[in-house]
Amino acid sequence: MVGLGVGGEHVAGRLAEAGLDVVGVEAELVGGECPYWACVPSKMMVRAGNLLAEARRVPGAAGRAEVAADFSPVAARIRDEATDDWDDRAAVDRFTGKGGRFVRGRGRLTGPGRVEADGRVFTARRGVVLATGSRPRVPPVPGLDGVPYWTNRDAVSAEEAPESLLVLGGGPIGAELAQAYARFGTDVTVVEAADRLLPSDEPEVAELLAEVFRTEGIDVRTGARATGVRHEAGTFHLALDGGGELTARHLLVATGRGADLTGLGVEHAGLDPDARALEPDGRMRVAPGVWAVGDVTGLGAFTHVAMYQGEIAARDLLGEPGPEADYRALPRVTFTDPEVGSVGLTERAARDRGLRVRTGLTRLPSSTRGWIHGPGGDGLVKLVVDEDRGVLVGATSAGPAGGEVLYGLAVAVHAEVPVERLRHMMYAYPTFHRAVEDALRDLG
Ligand SMILES: Cc1cc2nc3c(=O)[nH]c(=O)nc-3n(C[C@H](O)[C@H](O)[C@H](O)COP(=O)(O)OP(=O)(O)OC[C@H]3O[C@@H](n4cnc5c(N)ncnc54)[C@H](O)[C@@H]3O)c2cc1C
Ligand SMILES: NC(=O)c1ccc[n+]([C@@H]2O[C@H](COP(=O)([O-])OP(=O)(O)OC[C@H]3O[C@@H](n4cnc5c(N)ncnc54)[C@H](O)[C@@H]3O)[C@@H](O)[C@H]2O)c1
Repeated sequence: MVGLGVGGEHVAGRLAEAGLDVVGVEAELVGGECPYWACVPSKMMVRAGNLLAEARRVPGAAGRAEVAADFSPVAARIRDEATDDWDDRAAVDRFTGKGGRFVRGRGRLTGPGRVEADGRVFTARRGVVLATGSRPRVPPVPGLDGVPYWTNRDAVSAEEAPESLLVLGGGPIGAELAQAYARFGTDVTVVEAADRLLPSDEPEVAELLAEVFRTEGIDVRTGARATGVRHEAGTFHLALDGGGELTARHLLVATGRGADLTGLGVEHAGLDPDARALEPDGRMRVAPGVWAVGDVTGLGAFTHVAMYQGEIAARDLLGEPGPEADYRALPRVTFTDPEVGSVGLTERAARDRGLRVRTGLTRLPSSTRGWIHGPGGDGLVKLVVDEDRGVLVGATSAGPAGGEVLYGLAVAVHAEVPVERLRHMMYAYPTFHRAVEDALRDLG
């Protein structure tokens, strides 16, 4: 097992519990990016930011509230509760407690079934699993490599909210962290090269989010290209295409992540070390005797994908039956406020695949629950139907509980529930998910 992030930890633990002799090699912390520098700490920041935003909605709705934001309890919670001060002892013990052998070091393939780590060579009888994750992709903006910019790691381990922050990239990382910090009083500007925020999501969502961001005082620059960066006297200066310059005390680079195969020795398994990712088959095999799971596969950089793939690889290694990987109903949630949940194909992606598409859309404020909710109740439900098959192939639910509303829609896409059946079921009144019925009606 090379890499014990969420994906690798899952496979290694499962195999060790099943009685296999498992050697787990981890270069940094067992658990990987998600618990220490990504999902968990960022969601703690988001939760705290949401509390502030809700408190600020009290006037006019429920009385008076005086809100004085303080980032220190968030930093303390991340340090003490989430990451144990970035110490993985508990995770290492969990793995060795299952019978695994733990090696701290950087592993590399040196031959068929052979991995070198920490000056030792290990030979696998059953196979090698590669789960080495991803790294931030830093764009070639002149000057960027010489300045002390932040990545997600710095952004989630800061002790205080910065005075001002430039966020390069308006994808999930940029959007979540921009809003969380803005709610703590940071003066935030988001610089996104595409023509909208969250460009992989439906355009209606991007519009909604940009509007909310602007209302909250976040400066959103879309279609903006950085042409140069300098850092002088503690201030970043970001020059933009077409003139203009943005300044801030900190700069967060959130322009995507990608696998890094250099130094992993994949050529010893007949794989291309310059490839963007390791491409697995439906059982997560990438070469004879080699499996890959998680971000390194480039099939959706999410913790739930890494664990889903990890379970399939573990089953395959143990010779257990089960279905092959299926990404049709891959759910994605961006934890902004409104929270953006999506599953399957966007309208654009469905059309690009040549499907005969029909869409339905409804906005939450026009639903009973959205109207009752009042401030903070912005959101929408959008459905993407394959007309020929009469099933949902994609859906988006944005709103106060967008990620939770998504669940029913994900079941519909996964199980290919006929739209006709969805039209004739009951939706509890007055829930946010009842807006799905309005979106179905909008399909015509
Ligand atoms: C800011 C942020 C927020 C995120 N939020 C979410 C979220 O809310 N929900 C969600 O589903 N996903 C989220 N993600 C994505 C999620 O963190 C990743 O998809 C997930 O961590 C991938 O797991 P992995 O096991 O593939 O890789 P990783 O977690 O990156 O683990 C890979 C491990 O391999 C180790 N390694 C690498 N090379 C070697 C080597 N040669 N030898 C030994 N060890 C090696 C690394 O040290 C690392 O520990 C977020 C990501 C970021 C950056
Ligand atoms: N809630 C979640 O599940 C969650 C949260 C954060 C991250 N993640 C995962 O982590 C991965 C990485 O996140 P991300 O937001 O960095 O990646 P991303 O690729 O989704 O978004 C990066 C954004 O940066 C923009 N960009 C690229 N180069 C640029 C440049 N030079 N100037 C300005 N903008 C530029 C892109 O157009 C894009 O919108 C995601 O794919 C996601 O799977 C998931």
